[in-house]
Amino acid sequence: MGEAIADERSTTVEIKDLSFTYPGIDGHPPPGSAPLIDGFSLTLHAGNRCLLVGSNGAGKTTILKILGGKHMVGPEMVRVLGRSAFHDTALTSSGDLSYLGGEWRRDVAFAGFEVSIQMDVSAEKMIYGVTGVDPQRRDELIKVLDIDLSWRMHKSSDGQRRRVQICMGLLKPFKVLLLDEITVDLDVLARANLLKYLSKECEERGATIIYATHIFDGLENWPTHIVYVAHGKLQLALPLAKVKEMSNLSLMRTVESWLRKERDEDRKRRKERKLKGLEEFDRAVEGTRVIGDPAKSAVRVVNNGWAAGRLHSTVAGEENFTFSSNRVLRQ
Ligand SMILES: Nc1ncnc2c1ncn2[C@@H]1O[C@H](COP(=O)(O)OP(=O)(O)OP(=O)(O)O)[C@@H](O)[C@H]1O
Repeated sequence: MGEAIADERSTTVEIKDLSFTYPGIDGHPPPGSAPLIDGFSLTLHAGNRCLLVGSNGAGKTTILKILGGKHMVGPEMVRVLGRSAFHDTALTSSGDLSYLGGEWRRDVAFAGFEVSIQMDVSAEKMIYGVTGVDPQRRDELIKVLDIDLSWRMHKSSDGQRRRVQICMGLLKPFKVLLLDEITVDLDVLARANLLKYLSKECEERGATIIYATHIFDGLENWPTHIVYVAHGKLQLALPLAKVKEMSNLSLMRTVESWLRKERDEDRKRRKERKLKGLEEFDRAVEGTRVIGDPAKSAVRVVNNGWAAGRLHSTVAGEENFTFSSNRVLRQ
């Protein structure tokens, strides 16, 4: 089911009937696998602040990574600022599209370089190392995130390191910003200031932000739109005002009620399958749902799942245990 979030302003993000499957060891989706992201359509416009919600493993990170150009999909399926994020690397290197997600927990990736966030270097060196930046914007971000430029990265707290990372990720005036739960370590004040700054970026510059999170603190009136994903499928894409009309509960309680309903339905479905003598859970191969018996199935879904740079699949060893990003402790 497709959803267009109506807005007269220019389209910045367009997802059309997106299907995606992570590749197996051989680079192809495992036989019999069903797409992890399926029939997903969404349109966002300049100025939209979109909260991406869903239970663990719903596919939020995968969607953000696809939008961030980290997985290859057909260029017609995903357009960011009218361009294909995977094929048009200038989108990210120019700073027009900024993705702050998983890798940012260990490194700061900037214009092709990956800098460890824990090395013996000052916050000042990290931040001023990013060239081509408007000094006024840099000063404002340092202030908003309350960064002490003398912090040494290897001796800083997690929250201090995170502030420096976020600052670096926001230095270029992005047009589209993808945030995958990056505020976990921030204290209440830093989080509030950051959210306020991000709202301003959307209102004053017409930036578009998609923010995947489970932490609703300070978010009650922050988003303009809510997008709810379950099992890789779009369930709802609504302006916040519509969500508020639908429910008297707080945003967190509303989302909680959606997830509870989803879980209850999943449990019911599993019970019914069990009663019919079927396997309770869909079989999973490397995180991809497999319908039926892979050994017997000759069916392969279309592979859109080439990872950028390296194959994100299971080969061997601990490194390759794949969980959704919040199921394990964040690194
Ligand atoms: N590299 C990968 N290879 C194969 N499967 C993967 C990979 N990364 C994630 N998955 C699977 O994709 C599904 C969706 O994961 P994803 O991280 O997108 O979920 P999420 O909604 O972000 O979850 P969370 O809220 O826990 O962060 C999960 O079932 C996961 O096991």
